[in-house]
Amino acid sequence: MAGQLIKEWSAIQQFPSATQEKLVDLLGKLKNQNVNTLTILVMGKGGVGKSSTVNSVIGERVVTVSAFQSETPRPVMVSRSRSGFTLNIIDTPGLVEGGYVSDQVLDTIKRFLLNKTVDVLLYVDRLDAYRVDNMDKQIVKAISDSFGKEIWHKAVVVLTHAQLSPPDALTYEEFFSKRWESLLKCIRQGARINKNEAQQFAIPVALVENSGRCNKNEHDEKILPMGTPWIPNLIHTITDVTLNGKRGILVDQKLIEGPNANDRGKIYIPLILAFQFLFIIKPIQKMIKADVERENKPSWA
Ligand SMILES: Nc1nc2c(ncn2[C@@H]2O[C@H](COP(=O)(O)OP(=O)(O)OP(=O)(O)O)[C@@H](O)[C@H]2O)c(=O)[nH]1
Repeated sequence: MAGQLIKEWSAIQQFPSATQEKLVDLLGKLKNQNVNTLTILVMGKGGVGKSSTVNSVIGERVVTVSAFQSETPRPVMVSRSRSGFTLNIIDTPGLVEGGYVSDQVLDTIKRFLLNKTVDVLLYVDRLDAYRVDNMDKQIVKAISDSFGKEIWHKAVVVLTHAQLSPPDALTYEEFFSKRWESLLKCIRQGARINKNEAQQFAIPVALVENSGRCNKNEHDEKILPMGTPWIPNLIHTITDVTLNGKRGILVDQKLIEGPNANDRGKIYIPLILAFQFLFIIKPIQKMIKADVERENKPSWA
């Protein structure tokens, strides 16, 4: 990011002092582990609250939010620095276009990320959805195919619209755990994480409420229905994933190009030719020769 002017993260002062203290603490924890830069990639379907979450974390309106498709060209990277620590957060367009996971959008995101290392992936969806479907699985699969399954080692699932009223007969906790269970199952299937690997890929979840009508505690912090201030909680989860000992995802040219379709299977060509020669051509030649020998010559020959 040489040559790029990185703005001071002054909007952190917009947060209530209780939140500021926790954030400064968490950034200190990262710096103590020699983490001076953090690059967070935000991905998910359209309209799930990606841009709103970016704005909430930075503490100012850095990307436009719209109930319809956003007009801000994305991917866009917002960088802020504070006391020698730099936070880069990359907002991306929704991954579904015309009912399909868009390869073009994924390709644009990958190219934007060239030579960057993704330290954390925020995979955003809404808490107030009642089912997961095949499209969700397709999105997870497309992310895994693009960046490698390992990206889920560095993922936090972010569920927005967390201040919901659950349907009758379910408590908030019951609704949340049902939603999370089905989403986690879908992620494991989409990313092909098998039962033995599930523990290795312990994907955490963080709840988010971007609405201006989010409830607050006595310290003026935005809180979840259970009373947890969600901004420090999200940053805490991001810190844990950053320090979980797994490597970030370096997006290099090789990863962008993916397995070369022209090279795929090339090594098998001589084997296939040898097989064809020994087991198809040779026996046919033998059969023809035998046939010719067996044939009675016609009287005129
Ligand atoms: N109540 C509530 N509304 C939210 C929340 N997050 C986002 N919204 C609203 O949902 C709509 C879409 O939010 P965005 O942040 O633009 O969503 P996005 O995922 O960036 O959408 P795309 O631009 O389509 O990719 C906006 O009207 C937001 O105000 C949330 O946590 N709670």
